[in-house]
Amino acid sequence: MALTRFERFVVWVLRGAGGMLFAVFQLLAPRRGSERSARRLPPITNPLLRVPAMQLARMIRRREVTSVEVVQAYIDRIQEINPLINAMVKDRFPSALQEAAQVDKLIEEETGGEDVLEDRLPLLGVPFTVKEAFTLQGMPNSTGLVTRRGVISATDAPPVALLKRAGAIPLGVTNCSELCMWLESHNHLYGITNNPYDLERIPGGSSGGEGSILGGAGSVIGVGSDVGGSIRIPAFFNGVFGHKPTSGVVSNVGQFPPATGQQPGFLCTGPMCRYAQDLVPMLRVMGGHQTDRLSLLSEVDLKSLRFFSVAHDGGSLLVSPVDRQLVLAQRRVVERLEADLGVEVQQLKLPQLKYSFQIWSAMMGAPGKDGKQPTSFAELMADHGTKVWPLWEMAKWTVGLSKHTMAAIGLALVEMFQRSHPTEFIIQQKESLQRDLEELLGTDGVLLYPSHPQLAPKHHHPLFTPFNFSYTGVFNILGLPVTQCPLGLSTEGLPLGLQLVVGKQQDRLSLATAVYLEKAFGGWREPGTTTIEAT
Ligand SMILES: CCCCCCCC/C=C\CCCCCCCC(N)=O
Repeated sequence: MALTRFERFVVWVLRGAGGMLFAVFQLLAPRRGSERSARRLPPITNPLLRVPAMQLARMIRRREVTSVEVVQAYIDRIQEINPLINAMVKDRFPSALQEAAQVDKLIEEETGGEDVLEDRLPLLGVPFTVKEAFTLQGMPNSTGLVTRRGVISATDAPPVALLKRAGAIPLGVTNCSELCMWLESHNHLYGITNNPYDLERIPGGSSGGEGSILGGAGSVIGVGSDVGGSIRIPAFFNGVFGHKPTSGVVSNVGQFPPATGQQPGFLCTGPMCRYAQDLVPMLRVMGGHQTDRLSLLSEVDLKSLRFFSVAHDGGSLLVSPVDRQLVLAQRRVVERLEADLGVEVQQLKLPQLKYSFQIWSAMMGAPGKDGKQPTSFAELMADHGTKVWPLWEMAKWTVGLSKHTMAAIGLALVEMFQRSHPTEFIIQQKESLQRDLEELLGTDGVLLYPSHPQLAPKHHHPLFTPFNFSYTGVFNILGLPVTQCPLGLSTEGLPLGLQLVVGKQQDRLSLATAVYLEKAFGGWREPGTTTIEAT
């Protein structure tokens, strides 16, 4: 979509201002160690780390490997890579090993056979990781807020409890952005998390610790949450799979901060993993009976689906243009689908997507059905203590005295100028987009859409491109399920990927497409050692 001369001028001014701000930020921001850029993740030496979770569970049940061996393999890998990526912020390794030994004993004593175990405990003996924003008994639950230092969970969030009940063993909790509201997983409690494909780059957020530990092969399955892209952005930047389910299928209880206003309808808890085949079993476990309405076990015939491809958001002035390598990756998917499945992928433009950020922001700030406004970001930052004054916090930040990140302070500042009710125009755009997409996708449509306009950016860069997350955020507001799918690596060795968007309750379609694309494009690649796809 061509921009008018005025729009081009605005883009030019915004980019210039962003560049200048970035230069000032670089001058003021605390220096980081330079050794990080020279270091890479060590190669994977234990083949157990390359086995999907469900296959590990089968091997454990059949006594081809013990749970202790699997858990120990992951502990060794985390100990090797975590000093480089800072993804796991608190571990429970001794307890995990004890639980693994109990699993091995249980299997030894089980007389009912493998099927009984598979039915009752489908993930028996398999390790997993959890975003720190969720409660996991005995682990911290600060969501990166300094004032929540020392908050230890007494119980498990329901999806975590369900994974444990299915026999999975938690290894620990992983980093996230302050209050789960930024693309960079950074806070003043645990520091900054790095991308395993390039330690100078971000792993995304807010479930960035999960993305990073999975991408680095320090975990095989994990728990994330997403109100604007927090499962999909880290899954994309770290080359793994992530699924934002149909709203309400997986419980959001037991995470901090709780969603308020209309946000409970936009927030989704979901699985993140390295192998596409683990998505459905994880979702079934995490959603329990709620997943019955998704018919996740019904066969999907990809040849009978209708595929659509939208290349970009139509040219929002606030958002970066889509990287050429991502455009090419999406094109390769279209070609492959057409060649392999004999389908015709329809190229589309959805003009309302240009307002994705405005739609997300207006709806996130809208009052709930009870008329109550959502809790403000500044209130969440204050955490029932002294009121947070964003300008004062910013002044403190420049001299290193703020407990908050620049991103959180910036969000509190922007919030001061936000309207409390969406404008009529934005409501119209949202409703017309919702109508168009629901009609288009029906019960057999899959939409291909970029996950983000850029490849994993360098640390702190999102401060100057804060609206880019709207490529994911808009689907939270529409309540549509989306699977994030990796598509090989860029010329710089960074993950490429794509969002697969489907109609409400049609999760099985995007999940089945992800399994197919994993076969076609190779899925997750080991950081540092894989062949590069893009040209
Ligand atoms: C210092 C610059 C701050 C400028 C703020 C501009 C406004 C941008 C608004 C929101 C950014 C939110 C990013 C959300 C990322 C994912 C959230 C999630 N939990 O799913």
